[in-house]
Amino acid sequence: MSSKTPHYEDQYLDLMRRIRDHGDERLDRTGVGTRSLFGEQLRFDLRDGRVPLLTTKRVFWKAAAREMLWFLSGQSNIRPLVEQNVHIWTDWPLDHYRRMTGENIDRDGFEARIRDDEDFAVRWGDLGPVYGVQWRNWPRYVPVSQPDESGCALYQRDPQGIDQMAALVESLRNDPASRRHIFTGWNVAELDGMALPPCHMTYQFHVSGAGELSCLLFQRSCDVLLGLPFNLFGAAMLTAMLAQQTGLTPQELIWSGGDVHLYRNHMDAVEEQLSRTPHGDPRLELFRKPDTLFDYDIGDFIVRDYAPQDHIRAPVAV
Ligand SMILES: Nc1nc(=O)c2c([nH]1)NC[C@@H]1CN(c3ccc(C(=O)N[C@@H](CCC(=O)O)C(=O)O)cc3)CN21
Ligand SMILES: O=c1ccn([C@H]2C[C@H](O)[C@@H](COP(=O)(O)O)O2)c(=O)[nH]1
Repeated sequence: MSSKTPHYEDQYLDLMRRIRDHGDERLDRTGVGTRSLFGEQLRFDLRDGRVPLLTTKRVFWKAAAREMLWFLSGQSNIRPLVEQNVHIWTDWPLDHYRRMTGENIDRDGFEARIRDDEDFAVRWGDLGPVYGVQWRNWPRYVPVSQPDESGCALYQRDPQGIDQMAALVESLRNDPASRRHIFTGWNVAELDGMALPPCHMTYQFHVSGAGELSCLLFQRSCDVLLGLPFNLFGAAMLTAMLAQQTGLTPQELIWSGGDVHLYRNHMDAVEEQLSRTPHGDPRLELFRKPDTLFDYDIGDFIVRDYAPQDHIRAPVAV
């Protein structure tokens, strides 16, 4: 045993190592196969701008930040991501397009069409009612007729759904002691229409007596090598934005995972990452306080003192 002070990233590396050594081997939906543990928790200090950004490989935190801003915008089409050179969601619409048309287009070609042809993007670039749609516009139905003698009335979908994020900001401001600071993307009635059901699915927040804001994220399914680094950064960034908007200070991120796995074709990357030692103490800073949670821009964020080791490339299981 070494006696060095633990680094926040050790939790992540320990989780990786435990899955490698003790994970249940299983055939998953993608056909790639995983090793997996069920029910895991990681805790990260968020005070003074601390952020759980991995240092044993370069994490493209701006891509994760752009993804989070895209969720907050309520959109579900990959076009704005592609326009910002964020490729992480392209494989799912691409796979769908190839299966429907039989056309053997490559990723660059598909992204070029999404970028250059709005009609094509509308037809082929939408992921269905995923994260942002549920966060900002959860379907609501309103009566359009009086109840008849048996009590039946006609209901119609209100174009203005429920904005869970706006409601969250209000509840944090007006009722900080509440135990109901929650939003979720897991809309059971709409899962069928989603390209993928939400993985980081439920977020709960807690305000301490001292005005500190903590986030508890429940993630039902977690790709530890590729997904988790983005998910941790995203949750920390969201907590920082919410704290700024509500006059609180970030305190802690508690991440909990359901099926927490390593894909079989990630094992070399995992060995490489486990051979490295984390170092450094990056900090997330927000340059400006926009009027609302929905007015942030990528230029409002900077991570200071981030000097990661080299990027580790790995394929994503679609
Ligand atoms: N199997 C799987 N893993 C995931 O992490 C994942 C999905 N599917 N499906 C939906 C989203 C998309 N997400 C992704 C997809 C790809 C990368 C990825 O390839 N990351 C690389 C390169 C990033 C880049 O080029 O910007 C990385 O090294 O982080 C990360 C997150 C997270 N989610
Ligand atoms: O933000 C995300 C989104 C997705 N993932 C991973 C977790 C799984 O490996 C796949 C989803 O497959 P399911 O069969 O729907 O569980 O994507 C992630 O880690 N983070």
